[in-house]
Amino acid sequence: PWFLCVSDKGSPGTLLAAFVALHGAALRASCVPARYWESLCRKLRGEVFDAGDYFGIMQVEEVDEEEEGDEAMEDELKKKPNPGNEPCFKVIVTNENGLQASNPDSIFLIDHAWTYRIEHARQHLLQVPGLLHRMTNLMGIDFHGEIPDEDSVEQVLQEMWKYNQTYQLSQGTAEEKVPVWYIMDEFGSRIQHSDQPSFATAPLFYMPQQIAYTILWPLRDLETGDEVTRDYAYGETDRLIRKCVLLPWVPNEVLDVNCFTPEPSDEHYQAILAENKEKLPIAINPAAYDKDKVFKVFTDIQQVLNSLTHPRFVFTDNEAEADILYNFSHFKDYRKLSEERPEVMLNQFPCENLLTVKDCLASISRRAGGLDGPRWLPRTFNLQTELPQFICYFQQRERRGEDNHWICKPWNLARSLDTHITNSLNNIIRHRESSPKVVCKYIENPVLFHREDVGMVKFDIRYIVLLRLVKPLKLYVYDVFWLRFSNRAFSLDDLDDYEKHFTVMNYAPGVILKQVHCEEFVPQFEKQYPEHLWTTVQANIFKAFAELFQVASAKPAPLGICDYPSSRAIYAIDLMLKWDTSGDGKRIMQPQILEVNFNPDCDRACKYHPTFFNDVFSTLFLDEADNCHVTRIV
Ligand SMILES: Nc1ncnc2c1ncn2[C@@H]1O[C@H](COP(=O)(O)OP(=O)(O)OP(=O)(O)O)[C@@H](O)[C@H]1O
Repeated sequence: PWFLCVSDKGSPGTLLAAFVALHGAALRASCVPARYWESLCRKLRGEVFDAGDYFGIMQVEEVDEEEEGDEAMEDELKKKPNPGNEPCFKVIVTNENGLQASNPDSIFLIDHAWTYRIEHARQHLLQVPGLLHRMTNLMGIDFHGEIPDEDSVEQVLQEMWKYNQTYQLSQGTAEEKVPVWYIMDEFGSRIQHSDQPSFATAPLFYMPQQIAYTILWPLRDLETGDEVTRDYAYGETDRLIRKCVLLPWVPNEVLDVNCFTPEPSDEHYQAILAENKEKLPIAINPAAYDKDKVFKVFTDIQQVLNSLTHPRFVFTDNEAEADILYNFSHFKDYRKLSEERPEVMLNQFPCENLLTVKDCLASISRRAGGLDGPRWLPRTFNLQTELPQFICYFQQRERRGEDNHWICKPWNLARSLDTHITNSLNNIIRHRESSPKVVCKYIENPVLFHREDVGMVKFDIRYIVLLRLVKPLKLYVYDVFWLRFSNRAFSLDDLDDYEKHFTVMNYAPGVILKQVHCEEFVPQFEKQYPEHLWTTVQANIFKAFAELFQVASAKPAPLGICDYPSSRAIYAIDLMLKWDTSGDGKRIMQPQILEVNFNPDCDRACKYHPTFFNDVFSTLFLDEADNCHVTRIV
């Protein structure tokens, strides 16, 4: 284990070899030149912070006279963070011998002043002794009192997006993989941006001590007085993207782009298919079965094993003899299956990730038309590929005085992990540096539900849809739906208050989960909103589902869900209702699809409706939908 290898008793060669074995991959990925590794290893082991021997922090209050006539220099200063008359710091080389890039010791450790996950930021500032004071100083915010005050906390929470850096652990639980944010110490935080930086930085997680540092090394030789700068856009080469990424520090730019987001190219979908390592099936004919055939089901889903009692299905442990594979994980090699066992049926479709992954859902939904996308989907941008369009849209809304609350969601984490609501453009732009995310318009005017214990709260609705066939489309909805409620009355503030803005309560331990069955919900809802019959609202919801599946199957795989005749699936669709105005000026409840889940947890379904899986299997695998509590919508 590493703690033996790095014991101080080892020879320098052994120590370096152990260090490289642990950190070589990270160093290579960050392009840290190998000539510095030995010195880095030594400085990390001995916690040597010797930057003070080479650098100093300088306060720049105003433009020097000498520089005033020099246009290039003025331009350069305007581009600096903290523009205007605010004091601006810069870091310069103070060592009288300058600094040589070829010197193997020219690598430095920067400490981190504050490390946190976003959801704990406010709490840290309020509770960690001295933290708020240090942060206000570092960010140049006035802070007089001894006791943390809400105003200063709020200012730090805004301003910190100019200072935040991020890394992510590559191993561990989903919770542990949620990005970590940190702020470098005063020295690191005052290194300014330059498009031609003199230094590079990279975070490094030093495993023996389980501590993250930022390491700093020169990109060229520097003389005494030269400025230490780094590229805040991390080497991004596209001019437009650089402009976007640098906006938190160069705020007065208005982007000259169109905010229309067309559907991505065919190649984009091809690339997703390749990345998923999914192999498409060959064309097959639908299998014909005896009308009394008893199907052998192979499944690893406990809820199916516990509740499927329909006489036409039996379980088998032997995958090779199964007629139906009903598995929790994603199936990849459809090609082989279609060639070797085309009659075997499955609980999933090739390319269904187009529905279940958030950025794909947004892309395919654009086929339904509309400049802002379909009415049933909150306007969504892929932060990786559509940042300029998003910024342009945000700035347009700002100019028009329209609401600008947004919710950033990772593509691939469930349970609302790493999901943040904000109205700060800087915050959203910087979020792009952590895990891949979409940004969706936050529903600022949701239809609320009156909870006697707390008042008017947000709620979301989950429907289970049953996809029997893609070509021609055959789609059912399960007649029972599920509701989830927030725990605190809704208002458009306290954006980091989970129990006010989220409706997913069953994940946090100790948090109350309000349950209302749909049969009780409908009369209560109609009593609260006498002008809105549930049947009308639900008809609109079903129309949205139908349109979604029509667009999802409108193009051949991998641009659409593949029409594999042996596939069937159930999906859970989560949605909210928002207030909107119809074409004839009437106030309507507009469904807003939030996400589509593959293999949803059907625990509640089975508990309250013991026939649930019998109904699902009968509808999907026997084509017998009568008395199965399902409604065909396409
Ligand atoms: N556009 C939005 N406007 C308002 N609230 C939203 C929006 N999107 C999501 N939410 C809230 O955040 C919650 C989680 O969102 P979403 O379902 O998209 O994420 P998730 O992490 O995949 O969650 P889960 O898989 O647990 O349903 C929703 O239940 C809803 O309360």
